[in-house]
Amino acid sequence: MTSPGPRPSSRDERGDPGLSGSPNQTKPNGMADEAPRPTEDDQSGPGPKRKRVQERHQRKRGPTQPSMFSRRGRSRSPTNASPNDDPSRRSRSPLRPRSPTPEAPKRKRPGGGSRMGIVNPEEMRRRQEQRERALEEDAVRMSRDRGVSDVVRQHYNAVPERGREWRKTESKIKGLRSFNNWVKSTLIQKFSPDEEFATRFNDTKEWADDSQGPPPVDDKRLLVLDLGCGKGGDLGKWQLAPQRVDLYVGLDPANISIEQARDRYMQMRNGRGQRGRRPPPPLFHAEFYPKDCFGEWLGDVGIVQQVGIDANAGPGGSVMAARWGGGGGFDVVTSMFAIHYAFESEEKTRQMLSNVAGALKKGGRFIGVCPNSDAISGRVSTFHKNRKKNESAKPPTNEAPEDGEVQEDERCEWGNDIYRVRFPGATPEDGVFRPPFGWRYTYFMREAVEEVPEYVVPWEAFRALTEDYNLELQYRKPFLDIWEDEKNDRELGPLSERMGVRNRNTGDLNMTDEEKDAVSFYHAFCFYKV
Ligand SMILES: C[S@@+](CC[C@H](N)C(=O)[O-])C[C@H]1O[C@@H](n2cnc3c(N)ncnc32)[C@H](O)[C@@H]1O
Repeated sequence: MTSPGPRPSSRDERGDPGLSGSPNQTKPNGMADEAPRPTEDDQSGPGPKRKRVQERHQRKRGPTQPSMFSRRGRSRSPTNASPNDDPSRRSRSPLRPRSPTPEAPKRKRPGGGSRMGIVNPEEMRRRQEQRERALEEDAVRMSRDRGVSDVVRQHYNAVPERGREWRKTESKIKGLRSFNNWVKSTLIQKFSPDEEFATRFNDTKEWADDSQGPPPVDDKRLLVLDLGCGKGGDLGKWQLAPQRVDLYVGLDPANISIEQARDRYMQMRNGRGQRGRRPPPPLFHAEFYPKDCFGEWLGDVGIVQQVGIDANAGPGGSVMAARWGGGGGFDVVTSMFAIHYAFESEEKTRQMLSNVAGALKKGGRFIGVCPNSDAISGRVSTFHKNRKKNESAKPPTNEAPEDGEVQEDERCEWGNDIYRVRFPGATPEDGVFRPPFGWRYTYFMREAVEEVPEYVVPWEAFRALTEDYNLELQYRKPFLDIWEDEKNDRELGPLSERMGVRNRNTGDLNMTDEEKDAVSFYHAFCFYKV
């Protein structure tokens, strides 16, 4: 296993990636705030740097109790007051509400407005029409955005929880499922430990030796935030993380998935489902809440506040604050197979990054997996090359397409029996997605995803944007390359056999060619908060 490497240095000067604009420029999705459910662990606390936080945030807070998860002298946790106590702390959208009306002319003298009305009724009517048009457009945009979020949430809520046994034996994509799980475990194993832990244990691998057991309990433990945690499928992977986890917070807008994740956690806590195996390491504390992590600010989730989240992360935040002591309290933010939902718009992408960077402490890691835009771009440009070749071979017709109409044979799609990607609209001929937001396609995965709308994550634009949030790219690799790199690793190799990823006799991957094609759609990443 390789070390996460030296911590990158902090940056003062950040380039502007110039990312404004979108083929689908959108407004906030208007999803209702779902208040986190209070639990017995929701304790209030003043936070160690309350005064500084108050100065920075200019917000009033009531007296609070210390939290077991707030970190003295480190976290800039705002407060533990319930989000409902103070309306100003409710979901902070990054979206400045766009004025639905063109700005009214400034009145120079009292009575000027009425004189203007008399002077130019034509202009008044034109403005009124403009206002009405803008309001209509906003309403359409809002209902479309809300529609996409609702479709995604309803879809994931409806995916049945079939149980581990079914997934391992009956599933038609069990090879792919195991492989994806192994990649996620690999990412957790490689990048979740902090620098100190990695330096102490990475060379010796003492912690991985069965006879030695996990590292000593007095080691510093991790605080983990999972954006888009789904049904809690990664809880077991976090239980086996090299550096033990103290707290895991799982958020997802799909409320039924959140309930299933909670149930799964309770079963793990009660020791069910172990089936005579070696007892696993002790389980961390976990909390789960329904939350849109890309359309909303996470600072109103009680446990996130308690651990610490920095509202100043990102552009416009104080450079001084970022350099000295700024940041949240989480060691790791993870988002597996989810960040592509943020790429609906620049606003959502930036909100996602504010949440990630705000929650992470300095040196913290942002790890995840998502569709690889290189794989998508390759398919799209090949599609257009072939289409043009076919077109030039066809006899010319007189029928011209109507304005904005995308002809059937211009709709790019590919896949096989187990997965399918379909772009409903036009795609760039060179495969480069410019501007980088709002490139919607539908994704189908047998047994798992039913034609759900997703968005391309154009990688280079994303990476450029992350710099605005002091996130520095440490690692990025396509799934099949990860396998080639790690399959003979001392822990990850045997782990792949235990997980049924590799055939113990032949050493080959237990995946059909179709499954391999499907997993080549994804890549994994790790950023460091600097
Ligand atoms: C393919 S599932 C992955 C679930 C889990 N991370 C895993 O790896 O098993 C994608 C998840 O992203 C979640 N998601 C979609 N939009 C989201 C948003 N705005 N904020 C957070 N999660 C979101 C979905 O509800 C779904 O649970």
